[in-house]
This record gives sequence, C-alpha cells and structure tokens, in this order.
Amino acid sequence: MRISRFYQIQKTMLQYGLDELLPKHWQPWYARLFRRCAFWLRNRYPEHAVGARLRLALQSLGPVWIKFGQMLSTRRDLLPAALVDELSILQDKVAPFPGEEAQQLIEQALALNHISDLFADFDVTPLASASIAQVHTAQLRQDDGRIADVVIKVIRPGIRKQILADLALMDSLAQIAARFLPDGKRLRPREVVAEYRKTILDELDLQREAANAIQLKRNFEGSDSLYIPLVYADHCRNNVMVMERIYGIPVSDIPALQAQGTDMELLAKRGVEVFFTQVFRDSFFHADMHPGNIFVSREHPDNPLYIGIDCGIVGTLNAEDKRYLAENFVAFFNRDYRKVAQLHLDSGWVPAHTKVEEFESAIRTVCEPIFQKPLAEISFGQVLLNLFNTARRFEMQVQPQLVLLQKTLLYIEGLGRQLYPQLDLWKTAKPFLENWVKQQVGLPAIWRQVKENLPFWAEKMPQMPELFHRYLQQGPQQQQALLLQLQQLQLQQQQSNRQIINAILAAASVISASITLNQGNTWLSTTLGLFAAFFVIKALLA
Ligand SMILES: Nc1ncnc2c1ncn2[C@@H]1O[C@H](COP(=O)(O)OP(=O)(O)OP(=O)(O)O)[C@@H](O)[C@H]1O
Repeated sequence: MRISRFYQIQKTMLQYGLDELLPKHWQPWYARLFRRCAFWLRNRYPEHAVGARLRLALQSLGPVWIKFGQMLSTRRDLLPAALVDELSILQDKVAPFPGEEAQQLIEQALALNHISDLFADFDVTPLASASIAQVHTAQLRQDDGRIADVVIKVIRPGIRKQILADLALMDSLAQIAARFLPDGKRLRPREVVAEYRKTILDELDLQREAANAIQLKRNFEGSDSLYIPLVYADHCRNNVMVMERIYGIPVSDIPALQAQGTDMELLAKRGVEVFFTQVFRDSFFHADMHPGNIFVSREHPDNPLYIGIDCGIVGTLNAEDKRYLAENFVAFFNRDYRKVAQLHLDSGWVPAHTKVEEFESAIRTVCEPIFQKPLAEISFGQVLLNLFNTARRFEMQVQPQLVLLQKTLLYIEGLGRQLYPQLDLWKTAKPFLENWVKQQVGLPAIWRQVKENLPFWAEKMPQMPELFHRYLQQGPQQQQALLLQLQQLQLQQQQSNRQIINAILAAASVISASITLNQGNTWLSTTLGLFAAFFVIKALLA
C-alpha cells in the first residue's frame, strides 16, 4: 500500500512537471537519467506555469496534500511569492460522504439507538462538506424539553488512517529533500512537515475544537464584538461535535453586509480590536481566521457583531511572547531599529554574540522601505514577516506560535481592508499596544505581580516546616536538592517582600508629594517625587 501510494505521488509530481522546481544543477546525474528514460511520465501540462502545476498536483493528490499546500501558502518566509500566491487559491472542495453514514457515526459515538432519540429533523443532506469533516443540521431535544437548532460536525470515516499514511510518506519525502537539496537546511522540510502533522492531527479531534470554542466563548462573554456559538459539550466526542446553529452573513459577502446597512468602518475596526484583545488580554487566539469561518450577525447592523466558528486551530502566547510583540511593534512604528535589535538581544531571541549595530542595520534595510508608505497603509503582518526573516539570518529560531500569529494578522488585515479600505490599522491597534506596555511597568504592574504571588505564598508557607523537616531526614545529595528548593522559595519570598515594601514607600512618597505640592512647598514635593521614583526603580529591580 505504502509503496503504491509512494509511486502514485512520484508519478503525479512528474506528470505535473514538478521536477522543474529543482534547478538542474541540484539534480544528481542518476535522477536526470531516470527523468529522460521515464517516457510515460512526461509533463502533461507544459502550458501552465510551475506554480499552477504544483497547485493542480496537490489538488489531485487529495485532502492531506491540499491542506498541506494551504499551510505552505502561509509561509511567505520560506517560499517565493509566485508559488505562495498560487497555493493560496487551493480549495478543499470535496464530495460529501453519504449522510446515512454520518447518521450511523453519530449514533455510534453518542450511543443512541436511533438518531431521533436525541435529535429531531436530522438532515441527511450535509449543509457543508470539507476534506476532514462534514456538517449536518438538526434539532436537539434538550433535557428540559426545549428544542435547539444545532449543527453536527462529523469527521470523515477512515480519514485518520489515510492522513497518517500520507504523513509518513510526506516525512520520507522531506527527509530526501533535506538530504539532497542544497537549500534543505534553510527550508527545514522535516520541521515543516512535523508542524503540519501537529496541526492536521489536532483538527481531527473535535473534543479539542469543542474545548477551544468553550474557552473562546468564555473569554468573550457579553462582548459586543464577538460571539462564539454555544457548544453542547455533553454531546461532543472525538469525531462528533454538536453546537448551536448560527444564521449570520458570511463576512466575505460584502454586498449583503452593505444591503443591511452594516457600519463597515466599525466592523473593520472591531476585527482588529477582537484580534488584539485575544492576543494581548487573553493570550489565546483563533488562528484559522479564513473568511469561511467568520460571519456577521444579522441583528443591529449599526453595532455589528462577529460570529466565529471552527476553533480547531488556536494559538497561545506566553508573557514573554507578548512583551516581545508589543515592544517590537511600538519600537517599529517609532522607527527605532536600535531598540528592536536591542530587544532581541535582551530577551535572548538572538544569540548574545550578535553585533547589535549589524542587526540594527539589517532590520533597517528590510523595514525602512515599508515606512515609505503612509502609516495607515502599512501591514503589521508584513512588518513581522520581514522581522522574522531578518532575525532568522541572525540565528533566531522562529517560534511556531509567532508564525501562527503573523499569519492570522495578515488575514485580519486583509479582511479589515476589504471591509473598509481606509482602515488605519495602526491607529486602531496603537492604544492596545501602548496600554499593554504601560501596564507591564510601574506600580500597577508591581501591585498586580504581588497580588498574583500572594496565593502562591499562602499555599507554600505551610509547606516550609515540612520541607525543612524532610531536609533533615534526607541523605546528602537529596539534602542539597531540597536545600536549593528551600533557598529558591526564600529568595522568591524576599523578592516579593521587597517589592511590597518599595511599592508602599513609593505610594507614600507620591501621596506626600501631592499634599506638599498643594500646600505650595515645591522644594519638598520635588524631593518626595524623587524619593517616589527611587522606590519605584528599587521595586522594579527587586
Ligand atoms: N454553528 C454553525 N452554524 C451554521 N453553520 C455552520 C456552523 N458551523 C459550521 N457551519 C457551516 O459549515 C461549514 C464548515 O464548517 P467548519 O468550518 O467548522 O468545518 P471544517 O471542516 O473545519 O471546514 P474548513 O476546514 O474548510 O474550515 C461552515 O463554513 C459553515 O457554512
């Protein structure tokens, strides 16, 4: 099976003339000889450009390859623009599988004798069908007797086996490419395949998608900007997911949005706001924001509400990633390339031996042309992409979560400008970034940190005597480890105490300074102000 599939893949690639993607001097003599002899595998589509042939070949190889092409289409950092443009029009239109089979899968997964035990009006004709799953409509009979309009998403039968087999082959091909392509090291084909493997296998697990949707819904509870359909978690399994049916307008249907009088400017701005809120407030963002997954509510078009579906792919960021992003954006838009370079060094993103002047100059070279445009037209996604590419030359390993974010940012920008071409992204995003950066420094940040640490200390304090007791009972090596643990706890506690004391002293100085200033004693208030600054710095360094 594996050999015949391997042969089929090679055959398809040669019949679409994809060997042309490799410059002749990269191909060993035996490969060129084989190519000449294999008369039955001629390029059948010489009239098409090589990018178009790659797209058609992937399409004919099936869903796994189509999705792989779609993923590659987001890697402008790796592939030439013409190829990426072709790949980005790959569509995974796949014939639906029989609705009766979907019904059986649902009955099995939810342990139902008949689908009507739980659902009324199950429609065997799918509402939508894609390469991995298919969606049917139904009405859910709830425990309290109420009926809810729902959709049921069902994973295609047998798809997992097919995906695993193709992934194994893809990895073999990537190994060959990494070994034989002179550019194999830079393109890192095995890592690209490994990243894809994770994404596509995650998409096969609807429990995971359900959990993501529940989390995102909770994050935007009561929001005017984003609504996530309710997931019926009790009726979700790995291959079946039941959720509230929504009736919004697809975001790509601009005439329909305009016809209902949608405030397009507000809608575009809200798209950017929702994205930045997900990234900077929640550190949890929907990372599959293609237009097919975004709808707009038909209610109150003057206060437009997005509806997001398909939370199969989400990105998360840690505090360091967020700081990196926010500070870099702010430094970028101030055209402070030295700061950008320094930030990379300070955070250890590029090795310590990097020469900051060289790095600064490289960033300036790629980014300055972007700033020739008016600020309103600058693409954040492009800025990030250029930054990643430059940083990579300086040995920065780009983090997958940041690539996911950059890709989502490009989608959001494209969408925003499609809805409202005059959208000024910078103006919309700037308050978010500046606020966030501001919140990370100064007294409020210290206070927040102290508050965050208090429960930790409340929990750890009672363990101190126990740890000490255990320490006395252990052998020398374990004693050393425990001692270290104790010392760390003590250090953290001392740091936390120092921060609290300095924060209190700084606050007292600020209050006294403002009282003395009101009383007209400028000299004393200035001195107190200096004290306040001194304590803030001490708190930050503690
Ligand atoms: N809650 C819902 N209410 C109404 N329609 C829905 C809902 N969820 C999904 N659909 C419809 O089903 C289609 C496919 O759903 P979804 O995007 O979740 O599946 P998918 O298999 O992950 O597709 P793709 O990978 O192409 O995005 C959507 O484009 C939409 O038309």
